Amino acid sequence: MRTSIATVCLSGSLEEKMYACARAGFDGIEIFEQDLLVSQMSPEEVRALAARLGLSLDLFQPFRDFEGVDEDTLKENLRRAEAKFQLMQRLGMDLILLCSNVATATINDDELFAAQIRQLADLAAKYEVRIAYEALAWGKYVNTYQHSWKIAQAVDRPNVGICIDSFHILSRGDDPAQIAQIPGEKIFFVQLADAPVLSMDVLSWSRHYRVFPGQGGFKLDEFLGCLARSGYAGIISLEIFNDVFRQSNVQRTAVDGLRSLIWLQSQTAALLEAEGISSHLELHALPGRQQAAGFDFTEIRTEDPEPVARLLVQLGFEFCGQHRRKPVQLFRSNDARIVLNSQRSSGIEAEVCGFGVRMPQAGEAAERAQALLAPEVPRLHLDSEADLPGFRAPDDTEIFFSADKSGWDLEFGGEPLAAAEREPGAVTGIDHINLAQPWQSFDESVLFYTSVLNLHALPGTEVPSPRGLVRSQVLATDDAGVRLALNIVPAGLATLLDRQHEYPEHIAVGTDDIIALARRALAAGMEFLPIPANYYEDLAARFDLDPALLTALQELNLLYDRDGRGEFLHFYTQRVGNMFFEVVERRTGYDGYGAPNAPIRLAAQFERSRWNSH
Ligand SMILES: O=C(O)c1ccc(O)c(O)c1
Ligand SMILES: [Mg+2]
Repeated sequence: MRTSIATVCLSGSLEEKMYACARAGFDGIEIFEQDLLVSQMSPEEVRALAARLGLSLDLFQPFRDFEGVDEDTLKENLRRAEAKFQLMQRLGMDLILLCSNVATATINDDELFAAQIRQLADLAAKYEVRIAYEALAWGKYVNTYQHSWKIAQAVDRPNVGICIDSFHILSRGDDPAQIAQIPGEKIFFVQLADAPVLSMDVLSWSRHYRVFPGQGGFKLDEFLGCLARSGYAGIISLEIFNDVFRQSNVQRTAVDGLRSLIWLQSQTAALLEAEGISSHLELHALPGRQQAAGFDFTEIRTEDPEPVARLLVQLGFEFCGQHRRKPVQLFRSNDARIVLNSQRSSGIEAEVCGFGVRMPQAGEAAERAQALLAPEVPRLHLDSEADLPGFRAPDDTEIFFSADKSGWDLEFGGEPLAAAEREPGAVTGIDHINLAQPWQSFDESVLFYTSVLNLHALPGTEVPSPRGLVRSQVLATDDAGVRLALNIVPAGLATLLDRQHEYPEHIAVGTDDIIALARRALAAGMEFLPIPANYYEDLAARFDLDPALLTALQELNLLYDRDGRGEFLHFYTQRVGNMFFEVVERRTGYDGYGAPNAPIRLAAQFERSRWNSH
């Protein structure tokens, strides 16, 4: 599939954008006229740089507010157009985007639209320019793809076709299925954008909130499937107007964008294959479309392992030993394995730095991550040691893939670790990992984790904290064996804490009997995060709880929630460095994360950090 990206998606000068697109691996770019206007490069220099970088200049855009006007305005518009055709000649470009008129159209008449665009087409033909007519969702008279196609047919010129932009179709709730009926060769260009599901006017939604495919709520694999059915064999481009992307690191955004197209191709290829449809788009499938079997381990970086080690022992973990060769310790309780790593840890009190995921085919999972442009984590290992392929996520978390019996834990003891007896109140495994996300890379992280680990995104939530809303997004495998909760740190909290990374992250471990576990931890001297009495009064009001249970909850600082399936009991440890632990018990299939309790936790931690800093 040929890939392209509109320069409007990126930050920086036109030159910087072109370098970033080429380096990321795009085949071409759309030149957004504004980027050329403000550039110090002449059109000839842009053309030469593109040639040197191996980028094709695919689309010049946008040409606006042309059709549906009176005779005088038409004359003026044709003059304006001719200047742009001449400019395109200097750039060596042959395709211009014509947006449906949003402002100056005064006459609502399809035949007039067609006749005026025909005049434009005949002028364009002199310059060997082709026109892609795009219906903007807020176009004054033309705002659906069906309508733009009807007009393009009426124009009846070989150099006029349409541009399909997923945003304008899906934002209105229009059905893309009829795209399949349009002859592919009359679709001159395709722009893809995803967007979070919001209810607001389409123009503001489009200009500020578009995101790359896989980062929003649109079903773009089905959308691309409709294009494949039309016989379209051209370029698939990204056109993302996004306030954050326009101020982020240009190279990172370009890679994020290309990753979205690599992922989308693969999703669409799988969909079409299931339906037995072949396509001219040459969609590349990714290797290793498999479900993660579960967390293998979680890794904590810490200069002094002792404070975390003490907490783990209080939670019932066993110390399994020190790595033969490295300052790394392993703790374990049943399937929960926690590695405390003191390499490269100077000055770090404690932070969640990575996790391992068990994959049926670990090698293929690593190939998939590479194909998705995930940066590798270089690691030194001896021949006799397990070599787990590792990749760095946008939030700097390191992810490792291991096969079921990779045996890395042998390097900590000697004997393989026998599966511990599952006594009541023991930690049974890792339930989920909660990772703090800098606001600039949140969307990038969502796509990275969903595509590299094959997770799906659950509906997002917002949790009030004393310093702003924390946006939270859960990603999970279909069987919930691997669950990640990504939290965006609100700007207020980030400023308060000085650095984004000081917003604490946490590891949630599961148990079958949290009350027994909490009692033992208490007896072992563990300090719990104190929960206010007001919370328990509210619990009693919301749920008709057994008074004995309510007393136990309050005594042990446990939190409680209930959904249609079951109950959820959980508690939090005190913070160590930039992290803490959560212990959870899911009763009879409760599937959430205690979201109603998250504000209680955030407020309690906030109180605590104020006390600590005084
Ligand atoms: O918001 C706009 O003006 C605009 C311009 C060009 C496009 O291709 C588009 O989808 C939107
Ligand atoms: Mg568009």
